[in-house]
Amino acid sequence: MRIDVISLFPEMLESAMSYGVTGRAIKQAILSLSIVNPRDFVSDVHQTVDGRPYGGGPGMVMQAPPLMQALGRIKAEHGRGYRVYLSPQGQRLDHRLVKKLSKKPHVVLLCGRYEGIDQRVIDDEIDLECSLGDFVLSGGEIAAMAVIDSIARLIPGTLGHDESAQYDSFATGLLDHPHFTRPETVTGKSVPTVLLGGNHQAIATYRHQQALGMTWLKRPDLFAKKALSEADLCLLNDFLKQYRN
Ligand SMILES: CC(C)(C)c1cccc(C(=O)NCC2(NC(=O)c3cccc4nocc34)CCCCC2)c1
Repeated sequence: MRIDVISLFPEMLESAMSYGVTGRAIKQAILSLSIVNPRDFVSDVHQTVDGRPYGGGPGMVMQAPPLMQALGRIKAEHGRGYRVYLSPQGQRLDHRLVKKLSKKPHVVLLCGRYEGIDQRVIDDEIDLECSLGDFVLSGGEIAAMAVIDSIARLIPGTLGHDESAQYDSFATGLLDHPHFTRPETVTGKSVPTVLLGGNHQAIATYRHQQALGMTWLKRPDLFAKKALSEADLCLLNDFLKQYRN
């Protein structure tokens, strides 16, 4: 899979993407990543990539020509790609959308700065606007890093066997069960006894029940996308009884 990012701050992306899962995916050549800087496509002495907004108002807007040329360079070298503009106006990023993007052979991520980019680039060149959430960011780069990391994990071969098994839990749409590790006692509190024994079936049931309970208490909205079996409902009921006592 290939991802091209268009950003005025390439070093932000390069450093963040050279660690962990993404760094490994690139090293294993299952992910090709390149960062293109629109500033490389302007010839004026000040290397202007932004302009004052038509209609007045505060701040600056990223101009279309450098962005169009950056898109054109990527297209000439690697093909058009599926073009995503990271934007507060965008479709909310979730596991479903990440899965969809991870199946594309080539994705181009466009990061905004200043007050945003010229609307004509969005209207004519962008396939999808995508948002990380409802908060103010200074640029789309941090959102792009989140997209790249979540996609990289889904590319076959990126995660080792044990890791991918570990992360299937969220793929089931539930929150994670609580995690514990040594020391066994922390400020006088010990680990749930079922986890200290070797009964793998009991441990799996405990973890599933905790995931159901945590999701019910913290993110009931996730159940809207997930049907619960009779067994799940019993486990959840039992969890809530214990929780209330
Ligand atoms: C949502 C809210 C609070 C109502 C809002 C309303 C209006 C503007 C912003 C905002 O933050 N403008 C700045 C800007 N943000 C982003 O790029 C951005 C923000 C949040 C999630 C994102 N996911 O991808 C990209 C994202 C970076 C500079 C270029 C213009 C976009 C926010």
